[in-house]
Amino acid sequence: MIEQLKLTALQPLTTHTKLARNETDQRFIVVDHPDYQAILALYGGHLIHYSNHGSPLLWLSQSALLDGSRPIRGGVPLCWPWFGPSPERVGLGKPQHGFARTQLWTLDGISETAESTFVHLCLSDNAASQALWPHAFELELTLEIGSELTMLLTTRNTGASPFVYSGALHTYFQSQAPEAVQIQGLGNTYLDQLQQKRPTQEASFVLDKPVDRIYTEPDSRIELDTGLARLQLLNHQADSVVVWNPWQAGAAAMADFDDQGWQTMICVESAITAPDGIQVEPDEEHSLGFTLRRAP
Ligand SMILES: O=P(O)(O)OC[C@H]1O[C@@H](O)[C@H](O)[C@@H](O)[C@@H]1O
Repeated sequence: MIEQLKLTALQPLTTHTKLARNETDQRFIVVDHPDYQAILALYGGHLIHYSNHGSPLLWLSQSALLDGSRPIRGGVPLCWPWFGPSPERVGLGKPQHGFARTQLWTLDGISETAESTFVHLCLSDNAASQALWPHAFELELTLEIGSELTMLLTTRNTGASPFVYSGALHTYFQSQAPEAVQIQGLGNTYLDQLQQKRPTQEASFVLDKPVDRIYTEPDSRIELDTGLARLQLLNHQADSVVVWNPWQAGAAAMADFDDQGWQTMICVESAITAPDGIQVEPDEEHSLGFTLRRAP
């Protein structure tokens, strides 16, 4: 898939990073270090590729659209300032998962040390965001890319009154096969979004059917075995973890989800989903994020 992106370099940014464009003139930051690689789209502030020691950890749909016409299917979409369908507090019928994933972000800084590359992207309120969500904000995405990946999404209230947000770093992991996926640390309590029920998970997680669950009492460290890698996901200020796989029929219903792709992906999302969300006072900030690393 990465080869299919057909990126053309525009300018070097640091020793191991460059700015590139694709055939539809979308901009990407490409990190190409001997030990780790990443590709970050400015559209959506969307990380679409991350690998270390040669193995890609994120899944990207082979049918993903990368022309800025719709959210990119795969990688780490940023759901913000709400998760899922728009809640009543912002008005029903607005875009699913908010608008951060469909806005053009700005590169605010990039640097590297011997171990890692640091990238800062930012997004501020504008006419399009104000039309959907009438608040002044500054959103900052900080990435530390190395043998571990840390992503931190910081929400700053630059207006005069408090606002409430929810959201997710909606990570799509590359897996070997559904039966290979094992997840620990989810806790037993979840909301099954397919049945609108609150069952209790008594045994360990098994991926053998469509799954769309919000785990509301997860550990701060999730252990994920994708069959390709044993990973640890350390969540920062997430109140929940969302696990999603649309399965065969669900994937077939999505034009940008390649038909076989559901067999080699699992979303494990670091999320804020509580109905009350997080209230951010004027001049204050709140961060949501994760560190992803290989299990020792
Ligand atoms: O198709 P979208 O908007 O990217 O959403 C994908 C999925 O994202 C998950 O986070 C939700 O729990 C699912 O309900 C949803 O289907």
